[in-house]
Amino acid sequence: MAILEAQEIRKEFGPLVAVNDVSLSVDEGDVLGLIGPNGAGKSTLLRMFGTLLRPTAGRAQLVGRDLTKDYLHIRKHVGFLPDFFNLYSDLTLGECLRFFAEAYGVPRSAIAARVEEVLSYIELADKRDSFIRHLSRGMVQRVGLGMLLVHDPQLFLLDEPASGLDPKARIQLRNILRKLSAEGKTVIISSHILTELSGFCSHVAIMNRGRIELSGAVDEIRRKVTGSMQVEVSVLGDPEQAVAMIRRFPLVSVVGVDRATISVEMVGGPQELAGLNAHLVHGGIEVVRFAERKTDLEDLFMKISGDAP
Ligand SMILES: Nc1ncnc2c1ncn2[C@@H]1O[C@H](COP(=O)(O)OP(=O)(O)OP(=O)(O)O)[C@@H](O)[C@H]1O
Repeated sequence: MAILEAQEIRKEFGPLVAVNDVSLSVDEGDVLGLIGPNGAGKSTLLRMFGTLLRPTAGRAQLVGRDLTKDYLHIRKHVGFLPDFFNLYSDLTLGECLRFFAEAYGVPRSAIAARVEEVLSYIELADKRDSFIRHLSRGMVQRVGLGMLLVHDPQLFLLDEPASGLDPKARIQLRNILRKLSAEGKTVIISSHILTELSGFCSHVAIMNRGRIELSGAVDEIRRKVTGSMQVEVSVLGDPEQAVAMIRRFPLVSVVGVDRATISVEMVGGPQELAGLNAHLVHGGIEVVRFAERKTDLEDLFMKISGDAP
């Protein structure tokens, strides 16, 4: 079910069109990576969804409500983390999260437990009594996520949360984002660095000069761009016979064999995939694993930019 549905949403700043009639649909449980260079319009789009900017034109529904009419409801149920934010530096981390829990109307009796839960979720339980001003930038970004988590929003909007972080802090943040994704939370996360999003986005939207140029499920986009699927087949024993059989199957090429795992590239869709599997099994091959290889976002992006004029 769509949790966000935008139709031709647009934002002009004087003569500049920052977001140019963007239509986008995000289903519950999707993790959408919004990728694009600086100035593409990612922040402007997220700020509109976060109800901080009013669209010049177009319509959007978030969590089932109209973006401009029901913005108070949307603010309650959508967690927006802007690219820059300030926290009260002379509060402790525990006090800071309590403050946000109160502001979001978490029932008083539930606040203490909720704050503890969030502290351990963002892996900062040992910093509970540290002042915000003593936390590193990486920790502050995790506190940013924490202030959204205290009210358990239905949709997370994260604007370049990893920007300016050192490698270790990026990995720590990434672990938390992976947790969100694994728990089936709905997230839109922007970045101009692809590797930041690799591995946990189910969907991707590529934005450039105010427009979404390409969007969809990561694997679908790969198929669209390359016209093929990559499959890994593991068999019991010597793979030679299986390799020979795969080679005889139409529209398939074997791209590599590593011990008992055969990497295959094939043109087509799920139907052809099922056909190849049946072909092997009926041919007496003991198939241990047969899976479409998950697309690496970076390979995909290279392919897209490589094919660009
Ligand atoms: N309040 C504003 N007034 C005027 N122009 C603006 C305003 N906010 C953004 N812009 C312009 O809109 C365009 C899109 O900016 P936006 O910040 O949305 O891009 P972005 O993809 O988020 O880039 P970045 O990664 O640099 O944040 C840019 O040309 C920017 O200068």
